[in-house]
Amino acid sequence: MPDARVHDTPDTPPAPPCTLVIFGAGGDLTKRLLMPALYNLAGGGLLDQKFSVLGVDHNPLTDDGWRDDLTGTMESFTKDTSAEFHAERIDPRSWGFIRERLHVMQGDFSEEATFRDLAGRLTGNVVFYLAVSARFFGPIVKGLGKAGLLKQGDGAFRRVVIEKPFGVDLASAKALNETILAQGDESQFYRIDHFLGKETVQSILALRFANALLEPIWRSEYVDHVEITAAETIGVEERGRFYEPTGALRDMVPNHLFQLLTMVAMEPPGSFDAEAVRDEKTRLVTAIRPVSPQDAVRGQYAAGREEGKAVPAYRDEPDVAKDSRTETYVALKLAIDNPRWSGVPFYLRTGKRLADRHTAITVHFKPAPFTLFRGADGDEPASNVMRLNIDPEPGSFTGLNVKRPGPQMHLAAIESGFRYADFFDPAPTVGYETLLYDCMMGDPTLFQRADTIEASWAAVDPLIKAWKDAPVCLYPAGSPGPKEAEELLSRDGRAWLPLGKK
Ligand SMILES: NC(=O)C1=CN([C@@H]2O[C@H](COP(=O)(O)OP(=O)(O)OC[C@H]3O[C@@H](n4cnc5c(N)ncnc54)[C@H](OP(=O)(O)O)[C@@H]3O)[C@@H](O)[C@H]2O)C=CC1
Ligand SMILES: O=C1O[C@H](COP(=O)(O)O)[C@@H](O)[C@H](O)[C@H]1O
Repeated sequence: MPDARVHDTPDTPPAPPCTLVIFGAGGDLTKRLLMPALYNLAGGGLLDQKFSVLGVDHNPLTDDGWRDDLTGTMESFTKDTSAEFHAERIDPRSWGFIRERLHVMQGDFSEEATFRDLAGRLTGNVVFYLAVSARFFGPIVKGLGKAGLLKQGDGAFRRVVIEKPFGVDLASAKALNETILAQGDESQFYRIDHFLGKETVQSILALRFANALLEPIWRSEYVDHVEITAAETIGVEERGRFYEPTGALRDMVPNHLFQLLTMVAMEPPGSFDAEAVRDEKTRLVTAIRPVSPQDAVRGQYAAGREEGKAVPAYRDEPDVAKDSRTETYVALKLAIDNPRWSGVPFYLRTGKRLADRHTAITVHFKPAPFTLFRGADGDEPASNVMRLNIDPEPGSFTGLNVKRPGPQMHLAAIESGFRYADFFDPAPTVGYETLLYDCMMGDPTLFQRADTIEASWAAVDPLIKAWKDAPVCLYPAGSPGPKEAEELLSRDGRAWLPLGKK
């Protein structure tokens, strides 16, 4: 089934002809996310007949071998309902379109010969996708620059998609920006954040700015506080080697959670022009007051139970130190120093092995005046709460007060809402479709600019420094997180919405 965006806009033009060079052809991201995304784009008629893929990897792959491997992986998605991409069947026409355009070359990212070989093979429009470990981002961009592969001319574009994590702190992010911008122009670099590929995240701007109902009340006069949660039930799985030096703060906050924050809190841009949107995002992130350790909680999962089954502690996961102090959970209270949000706390939390998988933004409004309803027991109007659900069941729900049926004026709290699935075809997309398409089209709106990335790291840098040798608060796997995170809100007279509330 085509991408929902494609389905709803049959006049969307195909991307211009281009070669997609994937560094990391044999890797996990390529198999699990990039290939399904290309398949969906092909199904939606969004790729040009002259589109092709050139994979690069140090493993000895052949065109036929790579095509067969990837065909096997695509077929496996029909059986695996827990995969990011799941389809009842793989459409032979859409997959055939991609399969016959797959080519691969063996090459080491740290050798000049790889880039010379590439230069001999490439002409015209090229998107280089760095589906590789972050330690290769700088060296690959340098290799491309040195081999002249980033020179644009005769109307042809050369663009580079850079995966996350983009740096590990402010200093390293600045250094990486300096390295890559020495080889090309900012407009050639597409720093990806897959949360921005989620339809529901993009829709936040439509919800806020296309509804006259919401925009006037989306500010400190009416909003009491905002909660952003990205809770996962999975543990660190096989990623211990990456996760140990990274932790939940670096893995999720300055990138994914801040992108959600910008969508919900930025000022209206003058237009949907990429730079207008990105200017407002940077302005918002710059207004985040650097987080102090008193306003943050770091946790790590201990052994626990999930769906009745025992699950190991983080410290017993593969490639994790027995005395690890890496956080698998983080909760923060943020202040945004601008006129719209002055005095409105933003509470963010994310963690692994929590009670529920649930990504949502919840806007808690200030209570309505009580006067009218005074005198009737239990009839204090509940504060209105608007919940924007992103995963797993996209939609939005608003808590309202109505009159309970009966002879007297008694209040009842109800919820009014909409589920995406009730209005739109549930398209099995992986989020990378829009991002790949936009990159080929030259639209960087959903990608992160150098200044936004640096401002995001600047906001969390004090915490990164303070947490260098700090202890973690343990929480049982399968629980809502450490009790200290509850206290972060209870000391303000507030509470997180319970995990699992849909
Ligand atoms: N996997 C995922 O779900 C997600 C990944 N990402 C990001 O995407 C990027 C790629 O991740 P992932 O696919 O998991 O990584 P992998 O390690 O699975 O893939 C990298 C590929 O590059 C190969 N490789 C390693 N070193 C070299 C070298 N010197 N020269 C040539 N080839 C080499 C690896 O081969 P070998 O294994 O033999 O070393 C492997 O085939 C990372 O930045 C990650 O953070 C982002 C979101 C999700
Ligand atoms: O980038 C990452 O994101 C995932 C969560 O993404 P989602 O789309 O599945 O919600 C997270 O599990 C992973 O640790 C992180 O690297």
